This record gives sequence, structure tokens and C-alpha cells, in this order.
Amino acid sequence: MPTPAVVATGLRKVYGRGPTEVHALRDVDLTIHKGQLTAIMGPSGSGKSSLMHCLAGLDRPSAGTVTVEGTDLTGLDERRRTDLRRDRIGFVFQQYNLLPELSGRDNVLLPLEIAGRRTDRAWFDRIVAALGIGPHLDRRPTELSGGQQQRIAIARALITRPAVVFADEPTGNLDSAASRDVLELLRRSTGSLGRTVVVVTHDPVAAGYADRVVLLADGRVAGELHGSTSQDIAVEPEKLAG
Ligand SMILES: Nc1ncnc2c1ncn2[C@@H]1O[C@H](COP(=O)(O)OP(=O)(O)OP(=O)(O)O)[C@@H](O)[C@H]1O
Repeated sequence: MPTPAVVATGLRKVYGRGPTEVHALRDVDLTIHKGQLTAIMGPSGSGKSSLMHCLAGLDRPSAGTVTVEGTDLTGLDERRRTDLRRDRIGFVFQQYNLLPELSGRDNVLLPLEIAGRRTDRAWFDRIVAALGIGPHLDRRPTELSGGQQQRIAIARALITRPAVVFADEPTGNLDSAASRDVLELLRRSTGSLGRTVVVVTHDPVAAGYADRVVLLADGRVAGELHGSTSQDIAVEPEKLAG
């Protein structure tokens, strides 16, 4: 059996109260396996962002628990949850979110600086080689293409050796060639770099790179696909939207 990196049990998320209440997650049980690339897909409004925010400790569920490498996030106070997020979780966003005044190198190293941790030179070099970002390290984000910026952002997410990296629509701003590069690198992050990655996406091509696709519909896990092609995956959300 694969080792669990993140385990969600009985997750519910309710926004608002009374007549305006929205049930974004309804009893979601989900285990994210270590070393895998997992895609979370589903129609707009199916609860993907709500699920990611609860799994990553960015938001608290209304009920249920989330554990990251055995630590129950839902039992932590705000400060400890922030520390755990900083130390154990990496993020990649659609908009890259790099700091414009810092070089590529300093952007990658920023999470270590914030945490007051030393740079593990060998790990830094492995990431730079695996992601092919050597030529971008001395440039600022404005001097890089979108795909190059996203590579820097992936390196920044990996530098702390997190338990899991969450990538929220990581190819949403990229053309198809740059998207393929970024997806290949996310896959490499799980393969040769041994990390665990969760991609939240609308894009069947992106999901086609995953070891496993979790399909959400109306706040519930509606199915799973393993080793599917993007063509197989493309028809699924349509079926779910029904
Ligand atoms: N802060 C909020 N307050 C009220 N309702 C919310 C809030 N955030 C999300 N919702 C509602 O919860 C449901 C799930 O939203 P969520 O953003 O998780 O879905 P999603 O699958 O990520 O959608 P999309 O693909 O459009 O980003 C939707 O009905 C949404 O309108």
C-alpha cells in the first residue's frame, strides 16, 4: 500500500448560514498518496478550491479532519497551522506569485529565508538541474517568460522538501507548449525528486499527466481515474456535470 501524505476524513465545508448556506464539501474522504501526482478535477463550483484550501490548511473545514504526515491540521491553532503550512506544504499558483524585485535564485530560496533555515546546497542543485532553471537564476521575473517563471515557482515550492505541493491551475496562464513543460516538471517532481504533488485543474491535458485523477461533483468525490489519457479524462467532467 502507498504511504499516505495527506488524509481527509468526513470533510464538510459550509459557507454562510440559513437560506444562503452553500454546502461546498459534503463528507469527502480522500487520501493523497506519497510520491504520486494527483489531479483534482470537476466542474466549476464542484468544490475543488474549497477542498484544496482545507487540505492545505489555508481554511478550516466545517467538520471532519485533515492530517498531513500524521499531524492533525484541524486540531492546530492558527499560529501552528501557519507554521506547518510554511514548513511542510508548498504552493504553486496560476499567477506564479514571484517577488518582482528578487532574482530567480532569491525567489527560490525565499521560503528557507522566511523559515530561518539553511540552504541544503545539494538539494538546491538537484532541483535546479531537474527543472532546468540554471539560466534563470540571475534574472528577475520580468525578464522571464510565463513558463520560466512557473519553473522558478515550482522550485520555490520544492525547496523546503515539503510533505506535499499543491498546484492551483498551474498552467492556466500558459500556452500549450509551456503547459506541457510545466506538467512534465511537476511529474518529475514526484518521480526523480520523490515529492508528492496535488494539481487542481479544469484541464484534461493537465490531468492526463497525473497518476490518479479524483473527480469532484457537487461537493462529493464522484469517481477516480488511474493512468488515464487526457481524452478519457475530457469526457468525465461533462458526464459529472450531467
Ligand atoms: N467564500 C465563499 N462564500 C460563499 N460561498 C462560497 C465561497 N467560496 C466558495 N463558495 C461556493 O462553494 C461552492 C464550491 O466553490 P469552489 O470554489 O470550491 O468550487 P471550484 O470547483 O473550485 O470552482 P471553480 O472551478 O469555478 O473555481 C460554490 O458553490 C461556490 O459558490
